[in-house]
Amino acid sequence: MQQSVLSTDAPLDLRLSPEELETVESHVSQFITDIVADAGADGAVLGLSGGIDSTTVADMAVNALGAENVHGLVMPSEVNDDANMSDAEWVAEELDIPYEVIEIQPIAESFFEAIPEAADDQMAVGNVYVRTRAVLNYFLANHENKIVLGTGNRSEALTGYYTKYGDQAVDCNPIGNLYKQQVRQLAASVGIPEELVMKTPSAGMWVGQTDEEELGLGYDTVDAILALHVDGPLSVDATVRQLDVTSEDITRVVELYEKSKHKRQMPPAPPSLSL
Ligand SMILES: Nc1ncnc2c1ncn2[C@@H]1O[C@H](COP(=O)(O)OP(=O)(O)OC[C@H]2O[C@@H]([n+]3cccc(C(=O)O)c3)[C@H](O)[C@@H]2O)[C@@H](O)[C@H]1O
Ligand SMILES: Nc1ncnc2c1ncn2[C@@H]1O[C@H](COP(=O)(O)OP(=O)(O)OP(=O)(O)O)[C@@H](O)[C@H]1O
Ligand SMILES: [Mg+2]
Repeated sequence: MQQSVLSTDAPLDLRLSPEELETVESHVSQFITDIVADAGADGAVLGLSGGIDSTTVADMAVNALGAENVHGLVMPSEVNDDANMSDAEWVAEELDIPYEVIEIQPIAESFFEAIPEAADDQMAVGNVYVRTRAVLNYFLANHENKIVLGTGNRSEALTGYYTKYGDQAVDCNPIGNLYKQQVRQLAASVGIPEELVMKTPSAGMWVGQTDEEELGLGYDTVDAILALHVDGPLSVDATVRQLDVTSEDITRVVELYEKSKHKRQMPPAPPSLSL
């Protein structure tokens, strides 16, 4: 492989070569162009969090559609880190896209007042913030005849690390085939600043939340186990031999994958009866 963007000490080197990255970049941009054209839409809406997934998708969308056709929403709640929200605004300014900042705390509070006994359940409350953003994305998309761009990557999809009908209530996932470390690599290759590329991933659902703490493993390790064992054909023992991981690490990832199957399917109904 030729020299790649971003060095790695990941247990498995999933880096793409510069030529492959160029191919991925045009493939993702073309995907966005096509999906908007097929929908007969006038552009796209996406939430901007200051994180690397939304920053990368925003960059690809501007390539695909032109800055004036990408509408960003920065939607802080009281638990969001101010620095992330300023990064989100910086991204919109830098890409020169139209954007609004919408404080979602008052909207979320009306949900908490409606079911007060759930209002101190950290996960349920965090999911309300995430789903509130989805409603706003669609409110704007309906009004402007735009589609909603998702920012989900393959690592999140396979571990179920997202809110059902929340951040995955979207019309498409342009970076959905890329593992997290490949998203970072793509981001670096298109010139997104290193502070954003290497920022600690967070869902921003409660103060201090980080993806890797909640997942129980770093993304490089999750990615490697997914690539070899969940997506790939290696057995548990063979995966342990290939990577610097334990069989418990693999069990954790497989458990996340199995438990989240329902998030990757249409809501099931009983089999049809032939009456
Ligand atoms: N077997 C099954 N068949 C059908 N439905 C099933 C089900 N098991 C649960 N459910 C349903 O799913 C619900 C639980 O799923 P859900 O509501 O998504 O909630 P849940 O998976 O419990 O929590 C969301 C997870 O995603 C993470 N997240 C969320 C948003 C963004 C990001 C990020 O990286 O930015 C990460 C968050 O930190 C948390 O770990 C249950 O309340 C139930 O309604
Ligand atoms: N405060 C926010 N304002 C607007 N959109 C948000 C906000 N928080 C999350 N989102 C949306 O939800 C998506 C999912 O969040 P997620 O944390 O997985 O991605 P990210 O923040 O872009 O990157 P990272 O995973 O590295 O933090 C974001 O990409 C963004 O589109
Ligand atoms: Mg984030």
